[in-house]
Amino acid sequence: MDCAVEEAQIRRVLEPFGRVQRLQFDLSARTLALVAPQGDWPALTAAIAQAGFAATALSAPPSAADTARAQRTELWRLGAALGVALSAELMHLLGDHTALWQIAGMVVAALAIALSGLAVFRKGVAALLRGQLNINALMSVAVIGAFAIGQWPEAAMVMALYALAELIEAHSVERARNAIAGLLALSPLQAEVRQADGRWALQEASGVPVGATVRVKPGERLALDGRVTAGQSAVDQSPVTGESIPVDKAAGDEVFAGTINQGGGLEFEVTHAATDTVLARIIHAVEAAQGQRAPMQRFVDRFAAIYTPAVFVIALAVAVLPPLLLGWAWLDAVYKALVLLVIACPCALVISTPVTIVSGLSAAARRGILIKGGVYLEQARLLRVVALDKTGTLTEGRPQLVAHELLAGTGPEALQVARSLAGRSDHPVSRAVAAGLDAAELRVDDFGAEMGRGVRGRVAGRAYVLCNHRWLHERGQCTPALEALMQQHEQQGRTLSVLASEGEALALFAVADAVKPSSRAAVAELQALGVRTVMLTGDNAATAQAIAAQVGITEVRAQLLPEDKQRAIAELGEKGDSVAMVGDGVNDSPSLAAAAVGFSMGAAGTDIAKEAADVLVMNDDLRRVPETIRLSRRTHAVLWQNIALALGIKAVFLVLTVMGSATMWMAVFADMGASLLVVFNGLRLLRGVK
Ligand SMILES: Nc1ncnc2c1ncn2[C@@H]1O[C@H](COP(=O)(O)OP(=O)(O)OP(=O)(O)O)[C@@H](O)[C@H]1O
Ligand SMILES: [Cu+]
Repeated sequence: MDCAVEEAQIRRVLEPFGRVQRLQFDLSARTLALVAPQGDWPALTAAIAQAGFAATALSAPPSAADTARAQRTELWRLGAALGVALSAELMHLLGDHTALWQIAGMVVAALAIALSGLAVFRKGVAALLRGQLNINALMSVAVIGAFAIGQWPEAAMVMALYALAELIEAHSVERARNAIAGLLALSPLQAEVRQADGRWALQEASGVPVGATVRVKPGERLALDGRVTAGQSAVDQSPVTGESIPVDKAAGDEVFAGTINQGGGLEFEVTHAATDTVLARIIHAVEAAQGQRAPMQRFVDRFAAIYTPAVFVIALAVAVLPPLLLGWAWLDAVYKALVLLVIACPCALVISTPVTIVSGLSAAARRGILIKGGVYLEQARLLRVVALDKTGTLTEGRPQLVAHELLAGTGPEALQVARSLAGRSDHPVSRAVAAGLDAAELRVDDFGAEMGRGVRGRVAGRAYVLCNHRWLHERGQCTPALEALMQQHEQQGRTLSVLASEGEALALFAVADAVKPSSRAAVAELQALGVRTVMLTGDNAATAQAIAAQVGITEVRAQLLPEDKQRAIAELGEKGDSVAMVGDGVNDSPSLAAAAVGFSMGAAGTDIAKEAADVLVMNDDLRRVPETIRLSRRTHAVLWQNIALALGIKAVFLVLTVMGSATMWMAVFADMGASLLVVFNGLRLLRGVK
């Protein structure tokens, strides 16, 4: 199947089968995925065949080599058809007008048509028989008509050129798709695996179990995902994250299949099977996104569905009315009508959108931006507000204890209490406190965490809390002296925790989380794009303000609980602005889902399929967000350029035909030219975004 009109056709023949559950068309891959009971399969294939299509079951997609071979044969066949059609044309130009010569020319032309056009006829006739009009029907009628009125060389040329254009188009769309699938080919098929006896042996990557130890030499690509167990090296992660600067890896760090080990040797423990690596999941996600139809695409399909029959009616009118009313010669009028039919072919229009969207999605994925559907690629350009989470989004997300102070009268055993309480929590602030204190751990009873506030527990019979500033006030334990002390730290962007007993505050802990170097640039880029930036954080207002000032954000909403963040997203969008949320994806799911476009940062290490976000940024670089918006704007521009191109070229030829100077030759060239132009214009997106 080549276009959306044919998709509708297949949909129609499959609809009567009540037990078909899901129909998912992917025109660029020419595949249809459907869920149906196995018993129905033969009937389903028969129905598809009846519509004029040959269905091949794809339990596994055809190998790239097979496709390439099939395409080469196809190219040869069409090249031959074009050659034969040209000789028909030559015979017509050079030959005399004896009957024998005429018949010879006719036979040669028919041969060219048979070589290039059988599939077109088969599909065209099947469509006509069901009373539908599609591109193939138009071409069939035009070619048969031209033949009938004695224009056989032209009929042959039209068919050969049309088939050739189709092939080039299919090839180009494939190129856009393969821009991503090609990445998978990057991860080597074999890996060096440690055997039970300690030797190393090369093994098929697909057979290496999770938990095995694999080694990579300097300069080699990794075949699997894993966690480093020995060695130290810089790894070029650009195939996965789009980040071209190599990342240092040491024991405990995650490494990904498809990335390139640049420094020393590394040993790592396999964490995912070959089919489940981050790279494999990226490719699947992009393919699934490509299969979804963006709103613009649906619009174009609806348009084509009206446009084609309309032109058919106009062609009919041109064939019949002028001879009757204006006294044109019948043959002339019919010829013009046939030229109109060729012009009417909406191929360029229909192909323009998917090829653009697919290129846009692929271009994004190559730069480490995984967009989960064409919809989000279309919507990102409309964003007016971007809400950013603080921890892990604007900052590194690795807070460290930078200072601690015992308040007057407190003994050092308070540090043990703090360490013990903090040690029980997974919250980054608690973790930083626990890791930063060198004190013995005591037994904690009745431990509990208080959302957005801190933790509580009982040590040696006494109740303590490790609380933030907000909770300290709620407990009524903040004194002017303590307030002044805390402000000093908060103004430097530090997050404070206070250890307090029932009676009083005992000790102060200051945790700092470095701002990512790229955050400031990203915020500036967003503002340059005319997008408002707002920080949403659960942290204290003074701390949040200090961090915001460092990155250039002026609007801060602090002390938000997760549901407050979700509400903040709704509020920001109240005036009709389109709002994006950028988070680290772990505890931001509600607000990511509430936003028009949810961006999740640092997704390379997470489960891509389960992410609530619409756009996954594989590395930690916030500049990918403005980049996505720019890509979206470019995609949108190209979409409209393509629609204007496709319709404009047709309009020009429509006028030329009616004025009498267009030939069928020119019409098919215009159609082919328009199709190829929009395809190449769409593919431009692959060449990257600034
Ligand atoms: N388990 C905990 N241990 C220590 N402090 C905590 C804990 N839970 C919450 N806090 C305190 O409450 C504040 C808000 O926490 P919350 O988890 O809502 O936000 P966050 O995720 O740290 O910040 P952001 O919203 O910027 O990502 C933290 O800055 C911290 O001071
Ligand atoms: Cu205070």
